Amino acid sequence: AFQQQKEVMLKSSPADLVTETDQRVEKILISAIRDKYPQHKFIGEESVAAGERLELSDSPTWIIDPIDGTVNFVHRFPFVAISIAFAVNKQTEFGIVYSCVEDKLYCAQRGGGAFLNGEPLHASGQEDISRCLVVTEIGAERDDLALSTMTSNIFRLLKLPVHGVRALGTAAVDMCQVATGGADAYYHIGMHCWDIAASALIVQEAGGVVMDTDGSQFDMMSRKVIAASSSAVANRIAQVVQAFPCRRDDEDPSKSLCGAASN
Ligand SMILES: O=P(O)(O)O[C@H]1[C@H](O)[C@@H](O)[C@@H](O)[C@@H](O)[C@@H]1O
Ligand SMILES: [Mg+2]
Ligand SMILES: [Mg+2]
Repeated sequence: AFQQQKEVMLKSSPADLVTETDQRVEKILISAIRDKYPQHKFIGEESVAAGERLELSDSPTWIIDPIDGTVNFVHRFPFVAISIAFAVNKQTEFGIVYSCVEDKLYCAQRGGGAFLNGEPLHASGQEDISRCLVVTEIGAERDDLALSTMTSNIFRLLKLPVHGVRALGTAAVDMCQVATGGADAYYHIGMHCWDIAASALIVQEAGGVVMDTDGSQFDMMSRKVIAASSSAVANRIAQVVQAFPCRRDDEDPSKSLCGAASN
């Protein structure tokens, strides 16, 4: 499907795309898992987009992004992933991120370490922000408040200075680079639980730190995250990065969206 012509549909903005493949991959995953575990619950990006209620209960729940990096997929930019997390009692027990074009399988089980194609992963442990390579995303928001906040965050980080800022176009693969040590930090405002539920556990199991952008405990529904090589780097980024107003994933969808629309 990556090489084929695609029919592209829009969701929350002109940059928030979905294709028939996103929907089909999610249906394949959910039906196969439901056949084996009929009592389990699901939070799927495209099921939610089609109107299903987003609720993380204590029940065993699969949190699925069938294609993370749909804009990349549409353009054949070779960073496209499937992200699957499994949570019980609201705690992620295992996470899988498969970067399809690269054929890289990142995975982690709580307390069992993190792996890339079977090889153990370790975060860099870097504690000096001025020696960090930082990954982030611009996301699908195109309102002035979100864009000015995102670009001023990048400006402030570059002025610290940090070694560099990168964005692969898939939050899940971005965050996995912190687990490999290839990046020292990732931060993002506006992503969804399905983008980062799996990769957050992969970073933690690789010895990294995951928290909210305000320095509080990580909450996969808050739509704000920092993943870093160390607490020192995570806290330094929390001092510099500002968030724009964002409706939580588990809030009533009738409430306003991210950015200026939330005024
Ligand atoms: O490709 P998606 O599953 O929609 O996730 C994207 C998201 O749409 C975009 O806004 C950015 O946040 C990317 O980092 C996500 O991976
Ligand atoms: Mg995604
Ligand atoms: Mg997706």
